[in-house]
Amino acid sequence: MDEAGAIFKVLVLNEISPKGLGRLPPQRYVCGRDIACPDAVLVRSADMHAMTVPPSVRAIARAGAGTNNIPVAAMSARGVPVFNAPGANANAVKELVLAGMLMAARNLARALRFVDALAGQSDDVEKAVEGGKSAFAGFELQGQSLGIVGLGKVGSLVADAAIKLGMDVLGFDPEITVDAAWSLPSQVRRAASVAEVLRGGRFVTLHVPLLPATRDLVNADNLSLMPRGGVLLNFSRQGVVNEAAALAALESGQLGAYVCDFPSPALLGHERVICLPHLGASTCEAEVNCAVMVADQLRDFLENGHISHAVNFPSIRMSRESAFRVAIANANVPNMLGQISTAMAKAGLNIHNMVNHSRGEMAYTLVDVDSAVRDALLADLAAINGVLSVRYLPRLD
Ligand SMILES: NC(=O)C1=CN([C@@H]2O[C@H](COP(=O)(O)OP(=O)(O)OC[C@H]3O[C@@H](n4cnc5c(N)ncnc54)[C@H](O)[C@@H]3O)[C@@H](O)[C@H]2O)C=CC1
Ligand SMILES: O=C(O)C(=O)COP(=O)(O)O
Repeated sequence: MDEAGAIFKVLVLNEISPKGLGRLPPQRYVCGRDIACPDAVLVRSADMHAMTVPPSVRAIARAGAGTNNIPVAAMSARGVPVFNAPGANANAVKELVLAGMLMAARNLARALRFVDALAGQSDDVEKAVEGGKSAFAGFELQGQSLGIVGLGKVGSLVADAAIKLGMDVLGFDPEITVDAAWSLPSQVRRAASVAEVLRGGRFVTLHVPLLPATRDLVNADNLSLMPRGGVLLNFSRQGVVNEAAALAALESGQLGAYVCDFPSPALLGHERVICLPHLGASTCEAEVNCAVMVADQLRDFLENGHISHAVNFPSIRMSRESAFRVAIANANVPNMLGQISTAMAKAGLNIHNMVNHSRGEMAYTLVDVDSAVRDALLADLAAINGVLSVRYLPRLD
């Protein structure tokens, strides 16, 4: 379908798995990189802080976990939900963390560089290998201690895998969810602070979002708490570790290795830094899982006004018993429902069903009415102080 004929237009800012895009039927959706007046944005890691989000945008869907590349607060103020895909790429990250621990413990990056440098010396390769390998002797993961900061979708999978490898696991998460707590093996010991995790782990791995509170979470003050020669793994975000402090700790021998998924000019070329090119979620499985999950959430929002897994809105759904629905994002303040229902009554509409959920400062209301809604009512609703966005969603099928 061409852009003009589509009911919904989705601006796609990164490569999104075609299996996910396939969930948005072409009879209703047009998706692309060059879309004017999009209804929604589909994104992975593209930096949306640097762009002007068109006023037509009603939702942003992040095919992944972290939303620090999206201006979430500004979107909340516009009544625009930001969806993500909790857990959809967690196994991929877990497996890369295991790879990172093995790479550090067995000196694999340096060993590979050594072998690469033998290219062209065909006569002497075996001799060079046997003569050089002792420089790369490492240690085993079994029996080692692992500290985990952040026991959400990724952290709890890492904890489980590490226990299965025979590691001694210590974890910290001040806001652990009940689900995550249930999914943790009983052997995981509970720490009361980041400092306690750093003190207790020969390996320490970070699985927190980048927030003002987690910026420089690991820094010059607390890196010194780690056992000398420890290994720090950062598959969270670059800003969670103070890079200058990590480099200084590598220089002093306090850190044995820094493994991270976020290369930067300062880190490149360092002997004991293992940098991967932000590969945590780059498996076919994770890419499909994330794209399918957010495309389904986005479609349900655009067509029915339902919300699941938005980082800035409450979850909400209401079965469709009438063909005429209005979805309203509003500030979570007194008398919003009163004003909304008064405006509807004035317009002569009978409310068939209504649901309102709130989360922090945001609230969201779905109202099904018995007859069609005119533009004048939508304008009246939008003019109510505290209403952030209004959408009319007549049933499509
Ligand atoms: N390298 C990559 O490709 C990927 C990186 N990520 C990063 O990993 C982060 C975590 O991902 P998930 O586990 O899926 O998210 P999640 O939301 O399931 O878990 C994050 C956990 O961190 C905890 N937390 C927040 N602040 C904390 C603090 N100060 N100390 C300790 N715990 C704290 C939360 O309570 C939550 O349980 C993402 O936000 C993203 O930045 C996620 C997926 C792929
Ligand atoms: O899901 C996340 O938070 C990630 O960091 C993955 O990023 P990506 O989708 O691979 O650009």
